[in-house]
Amino acid sequence: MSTATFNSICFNQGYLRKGAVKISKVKNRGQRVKFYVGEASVLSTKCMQSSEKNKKEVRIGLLGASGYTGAEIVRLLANHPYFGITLMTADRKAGQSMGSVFPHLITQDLPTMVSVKDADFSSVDAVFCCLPHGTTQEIIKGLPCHLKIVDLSADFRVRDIAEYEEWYGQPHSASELQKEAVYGLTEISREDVKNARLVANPGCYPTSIQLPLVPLIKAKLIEHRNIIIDSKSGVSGAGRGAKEANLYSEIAEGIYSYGVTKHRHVPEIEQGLSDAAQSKINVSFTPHLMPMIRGMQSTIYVELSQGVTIEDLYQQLRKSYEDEEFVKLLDKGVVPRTHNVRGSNYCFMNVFPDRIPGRAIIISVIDNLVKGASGQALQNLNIMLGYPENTGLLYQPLFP
Ligand SMILES: NC(=O)C1=CN([C@@H]2O[C@H](COP(=O)(O)OP(=O)(O)OC[C@H]3O[C@@H](n4cnc5c(N)ncnc54)[C@H](OP(=O)(O)O)[C@@H]3O)[C@@H](O)[C@H]2O)C=CC1
Ligand SMILES: CC(=O)N[C@@H](CCC(=O)OP(=O)(O)O)C(=O)O
Repeated sequence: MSTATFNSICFNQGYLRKGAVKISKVKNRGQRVKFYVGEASVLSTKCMQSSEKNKKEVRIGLLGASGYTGAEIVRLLANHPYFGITLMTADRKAGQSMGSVFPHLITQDLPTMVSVKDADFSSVDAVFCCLPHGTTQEIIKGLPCHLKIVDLSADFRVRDIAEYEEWYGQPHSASELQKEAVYGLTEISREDVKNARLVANPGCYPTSIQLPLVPLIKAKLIEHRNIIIDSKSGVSGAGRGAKEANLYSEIAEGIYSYGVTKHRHVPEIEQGLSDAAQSKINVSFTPHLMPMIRGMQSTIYVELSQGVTIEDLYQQLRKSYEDEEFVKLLDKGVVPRTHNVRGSNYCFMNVFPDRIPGRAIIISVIDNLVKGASGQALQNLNIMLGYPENTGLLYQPLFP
């Protein structure tokens, strides 16, 4: 294989930037090209591990590294050629190494986790904030202004502060920052994300729901009334903190609905849909906890606008997402499954005719920890810093 081909494979796999690294000679061991893709990955990983992490172009601070979304950021950044983690924080686990908290990450060369109050942000360019809502606003308002921030919590998603306070049952203490925040549903608000300093990364349920509905509402293909959303999440959506309700014996062999009529994602979902409609939309939304670790499905029941067909809905979604790397409309009749997006940044969706005329059923699936959290967060930071949007996100779904 020629050096050019090898470099091109590395580049296409997201391991190298064109022209950034020169590999002068690659031995041809008589194997197939597939072998060299693996070889490229090994070589580049070695390259990354041996180079000092703070020599990467962008120095990342990871707040809440000891939680599930923090660990997922570490997993994704392991293959990111430009972002290196130079600061990690934790609360109860401050003082510990990432490998001791998450043994699956033991091979990563990472700083010891410190408490936020001991964190030094002078050697950090950008931050992923993976903290609980409420705590987040207090911490973000104290961060230096030079930092680009992607916040995975709910604190800056809802524009109306009174609405936030009502649904989250607590005062908002950073309303000025809220005004600056850009809601980062990437495929819908990419242009705004480009210039943002603070991005509010969407919730997992709102991501799976808005991706199919926003284009259909914008194109006036569905009625604003009677939108019914039934969503299901894996248990990792609740975070790593120990809770009685999330014990194996409480979750296994059953499902349960929670937050019925009052789940805190309702204002976020209605805000996004109402923006698309340019008028107020209310939805019926019920989330369910499923006996699985990762994954999320939203099944959405809608009424078609007068004279609109299922084919119109299908073609609109096709047109909206045909150039998107991470949002895929499946072939007609194919049912999206959480299994098929597990571990990846994809959202798979499809639309089906209901047996009741004039109604449609939409199904969308994501991995709650990737497109529903850390993957979309990385997609956003790539855009904010001018890197290819898919950098570090080329993981294929893990199946079975
Ligand atoms: N899990 C998911 O699928 C999704 C989660 N989100 C949101 O992302 C955020 C992180 O979620 P997730 O990773 O699941 O949560 P976890 O509960 O797994 O992790 C929370 C992290 O925050 C730290 N932390 C907790 N309290 C404090 C505090 N008072 N001061 C400083 N640090 C603190 C914890 O440290 P320690 O462990 O050391 O105590 C831990 O590192 C949340 O806002 C969540 O709602 C968004 C989309 C999806
Ligand atoms: C299964 C489960 O408990 N899921 C979480 C949603 C996870 C999420 O998206 O939380 P944020 O809005 O904080 O980002 C919940 O229902 O609260």
